[in-house]
Amino acid sequence: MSELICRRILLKLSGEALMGSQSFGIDPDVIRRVAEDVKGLVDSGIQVGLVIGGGNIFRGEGLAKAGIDRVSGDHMGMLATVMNALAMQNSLLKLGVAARTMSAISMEQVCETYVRRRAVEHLENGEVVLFAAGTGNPFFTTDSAASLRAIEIDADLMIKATKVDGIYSADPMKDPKAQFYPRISYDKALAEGLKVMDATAIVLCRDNQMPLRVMNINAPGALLRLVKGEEIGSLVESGNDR
Ligand SMILES: Nc1ncnc2c1ncn2[C@@H]1O[C@H](COP(=O)(O)OP(=O)(O)OP(=O)(O)O)[C@@H](O)[C@H]1O
Ligand SMILES: O=c1ccn([C@@H]2O[C@H](COP(=O)(O)O)[C@@H](O)[C@H]2O)c(=O)[nH]1
Repeated sequence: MSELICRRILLKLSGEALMGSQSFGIDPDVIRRVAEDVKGLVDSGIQVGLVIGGGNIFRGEGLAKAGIDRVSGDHMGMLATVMNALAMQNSLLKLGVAARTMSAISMEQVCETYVRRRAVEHLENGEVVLFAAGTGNPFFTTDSAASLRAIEIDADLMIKATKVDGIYSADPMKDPKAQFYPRISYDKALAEGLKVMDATAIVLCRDNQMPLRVMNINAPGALLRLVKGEEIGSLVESGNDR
């Protein structure tokens, strides 16, 4: 169980989970603990690309309900993901982990602009690359951005680390009787309309054979155990229903 099962991963972190017990923003203890987990991966030789959501700060949909036009709201949401990426970059640097934010929206005084070939070079040099500003386009989510970047960088695995233990038949936060799926196919996840991840993100993974694991962000050390072969969370793959 100590052999690494992957060489390069794309890790999607829920922005909302970074709030911890707060109602907005970033809990410094949570971001430090997650950064320590990422360090564990890097120290064991895994190349790590990171996408962080923005739900702890702004989401375009919520802003639209408050009267802001949707495209401006989505721009605000994407800028929120840049803030989260910069905070995580800072936490990683403090732990001595080389980390670099690359944004899909150019802001050269703040961070590098995303260029795929450069991102891959940074990963090969052992740097954690934080892919910020989602896809750079409104009407998408950071789940879709994570699928896209996972495919672009040729990751062996995409991991969505969120507030629940994996994929269930219904939202486990709302339905205590929801049944846990240790393995599920992309098609079943889509057919059942499971809201753990948006459909665009799942379709991108399915059409490009990108295996996807959904797991709890609040389980210290679990990421390292996962890349060493332990079955943690739910695995989404073709024809993979159990
Ligand atoms: N069938 C399901 N199985 C598991 N979780 C589900 C399901 N349906 C809905 N959820 C909910 O989806 C949430 C995961 O989405 P999460 O908040 O990580 O996504 P996100 O919108 O990408 O987050 P953020 O915008 O904060 O990055 C879980 O916390 C869970 O409550
Ligand atoms: O490609 C993208 C990614 C994100 N957005 C906007 O940002 C927020 C925050 O992202 P989450 O995935 O919800 O955490 C999202 O609600 C969108 O408003 C985007 O427009 N394009």
